[in-house]
Amino acid sequence: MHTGTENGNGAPVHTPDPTALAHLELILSGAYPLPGFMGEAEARAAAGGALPDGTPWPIPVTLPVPAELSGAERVVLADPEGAPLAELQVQGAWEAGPDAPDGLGPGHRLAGEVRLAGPPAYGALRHLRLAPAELRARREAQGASGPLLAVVARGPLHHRALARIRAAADRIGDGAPAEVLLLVDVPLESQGQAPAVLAAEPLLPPRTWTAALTLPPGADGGRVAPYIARAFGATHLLGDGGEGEDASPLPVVDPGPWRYDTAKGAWRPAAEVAEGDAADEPSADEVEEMLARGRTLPAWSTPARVAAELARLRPARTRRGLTVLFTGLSGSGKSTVARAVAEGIRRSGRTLTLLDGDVVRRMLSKGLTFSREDRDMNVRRIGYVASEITRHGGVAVCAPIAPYAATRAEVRSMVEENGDFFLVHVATPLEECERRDRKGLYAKARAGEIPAFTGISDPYEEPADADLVLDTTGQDPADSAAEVLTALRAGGWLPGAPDGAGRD
Ligand SMILES: Nc1ncnc2c1ncn2[C@@H]1O[C@H](COP(=O)(O)OS(=O)(=O)O)[C@@H](OP(=O)(O)O)[C@H]1O
Ligand SMILES: Nc1ncnc2c1ncn2[C@@H]1O[C@H](COP(=O)(O)OP(=O)(O)O)[C@@H](O)[C@H]1O
Repeated sequence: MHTGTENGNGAPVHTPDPTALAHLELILSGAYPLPGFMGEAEARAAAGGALPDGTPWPIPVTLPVPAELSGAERVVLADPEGAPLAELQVQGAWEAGPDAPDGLGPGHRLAGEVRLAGPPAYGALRHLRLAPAELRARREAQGASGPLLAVVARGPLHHRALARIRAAADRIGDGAPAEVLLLVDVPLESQGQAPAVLAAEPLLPPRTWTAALTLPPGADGGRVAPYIARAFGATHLLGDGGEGEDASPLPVVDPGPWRYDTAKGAWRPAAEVAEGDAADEPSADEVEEMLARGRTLPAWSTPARVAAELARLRPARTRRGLTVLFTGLSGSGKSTVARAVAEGIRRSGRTLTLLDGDVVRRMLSKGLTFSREDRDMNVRRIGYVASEITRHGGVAVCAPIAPYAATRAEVRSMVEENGDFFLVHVATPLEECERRDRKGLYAKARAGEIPAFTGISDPYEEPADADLVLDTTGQDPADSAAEVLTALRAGGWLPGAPDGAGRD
């Protein structure tokens, strides 16, 4: 969330956080029956399951803002690239107190109606972001007035899901399968796995409509989805026992559990499958692991066209982009180990870039100091470059001190949008780093000649999410590097995993 100064007509500009941004788009498209962001009374009522007039409504829809905006009369709401999306006419500023109900954390909020500022350009799969009124009009133009089954898809549709959708459409259809509305939940900033979801379109009942949207993250998305489906004109909701179904404003059609019948070679309602013949769909983790190892997803559980799209989106780890981030105190051995690991990775045949701390400070980050702000900027720049290398299927090996957990987490999530991230904590104790004092910096830091020196007069936050922890004390550098390479091979990122699984 960031706030700019002023736009041309004097109103401050604010980029809402991802949740408020999702709400904003749903308000503007007419998917929510709300003209804008809620005030305190409305938000409290919504947290209790209704609008103040008693109409059922499942979640508060609020706009958190920094304190300095709480006096504004008008605010321009912009997308993360700074393009104006809407103008908010502020009708009230309020602050959720410590006794605020769930979903209303403390902080300043603005309430008021929003008006579209221009056609939104931001958001993945923009061409599929149909407004509910558009879909209703298209159906009307076709004379469609029968039942419409809404299906909310957050991940790829495998054979089991497709069989359940067909069964539900048959159940509510009038002789022929009912129309289906596939609501594809896509993150705003990247299309995520949506292409794999869309790959299943030809396998859905013949009259299927598709719309992309971004639900607010977490449980709120599940709670509000049936209301959004209703705005699109859906008459029924496909149920899978998920969040929001109990209080759904639409009747829920739940075809129950389905299993694969190995004797008949078909997906069927679980009750009709003999235990000895039943097989269950691989879990999401199992699918992820098969993709990571470059294995073809089994044809009985995943349609070939979905499997192909998934394999494209999540290539085998031997081909998937990877960032290896070494973090640790100065003198812990990051550069020494990173250099040897980089050499090993290069020898395995992968394209590699080494972003070593010292070199980065001379090139990318020249002029930055060792203040917290500048260290964060330095580590973010490294993370940005690494995530681009990762996006293109390369391997980035980075070795900054990276002392702050929050900044490392930012880098992790930036990289994981494009590939994999592997964090190595070089946990050589301070005493050993100081004993080595290769560059004489610890002595200077102790003498007060270098201020804010990590470990002496500046913090180092130990990682709790390291994929590998190395203590190089009394170790041969070659052995430390071998430990990292073995872990990367075992994880499947380098060819020649011990069981041969990483080979592709
Ligand atoms: N105040 C202070 N604190 C820590 N380190 C200092 C400082 N001043 C200079 N140096 C030298 O800079 C190297 C660390 O730079 P990094 O870019 O890796 O640091 S950070 O991630 O931005 O915190 C680090 O190099 P390495 O020894 O390779 O880690 C030091 O040599
Ligand atoms: N097992 C080991 N791994 C890495 N460095 C080691 C090891 N054992 C001793 N060292 C020595 O420790 C020093 C580490 O320095 P460096 O790699 O520049 O650390 P950093 O990049 O973390 O500041 C080097 O002088 C290196 O020879």
